[in-house]
Amino acid sequence: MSGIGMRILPIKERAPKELIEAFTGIGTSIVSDNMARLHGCPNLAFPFQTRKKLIGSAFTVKTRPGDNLLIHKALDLAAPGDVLIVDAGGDTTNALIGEIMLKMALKNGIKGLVTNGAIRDSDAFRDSEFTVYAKGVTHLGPYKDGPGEINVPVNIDGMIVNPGDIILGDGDGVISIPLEQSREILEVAKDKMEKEEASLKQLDNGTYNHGWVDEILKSKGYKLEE
Ligand SMILES: O=C([O-])CC(=O)C(=O)O
Ligand SMILES: [Mg+2]
Repeated sequence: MSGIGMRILPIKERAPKELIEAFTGIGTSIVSDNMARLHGCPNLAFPFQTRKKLIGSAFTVKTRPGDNLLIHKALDLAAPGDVLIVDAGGDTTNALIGEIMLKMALKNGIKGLVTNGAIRDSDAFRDSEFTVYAKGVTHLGPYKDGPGEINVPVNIDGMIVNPGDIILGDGDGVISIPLEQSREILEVAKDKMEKEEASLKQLDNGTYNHGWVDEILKSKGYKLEE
């Protein structure tokens, strides 16, 4: 056998703590605007919780749909500050994580879960500090047979996540920031945030100029009454 489908790999590199923390005050919409509005998984929600911020380092699991054996292993291997990213192939027939696993994750300092699968024991998640983005909720439980893999690249509803990427989530959704580009993305996102803050101030003090709308309309051939 080639081993593909059964790899349990270490994370080669995690972002330094200060770089992860630098994203704390920045919204996912600002980061997303600076990744060309193309990267993310807009269909995942967190219906089980009130609004919470998620920030951490990706620890990935690729599992057979409906099976959580390798997620249990990930709970033992993940480091404090990690976020579990579980690619279950988009199947929500069986829940992959429940209250007992939630407790293990919290004990190990794991910050949250992003999955294209389902969870159960949702009441326990609702009041927890642990942040979940998932595709569904069901009482039907998981199998524990494998196969699955740890710390391989995964695809969560079109969002590619590599182990060690920075994961940012808020009320607008969740986004994975590639580690190699994270400093560059942080700088442009900070610039954009300052611009947005300036616009909000100008709206408060009545100096905001909305003239750019007519400029764009004219450039597209609109005839505007002067
Ligand atoms: O049975 C499982 O592995 C998932 C579950 O409900 C729990 O963690 O409480
Ligand atoms: Mg349970």
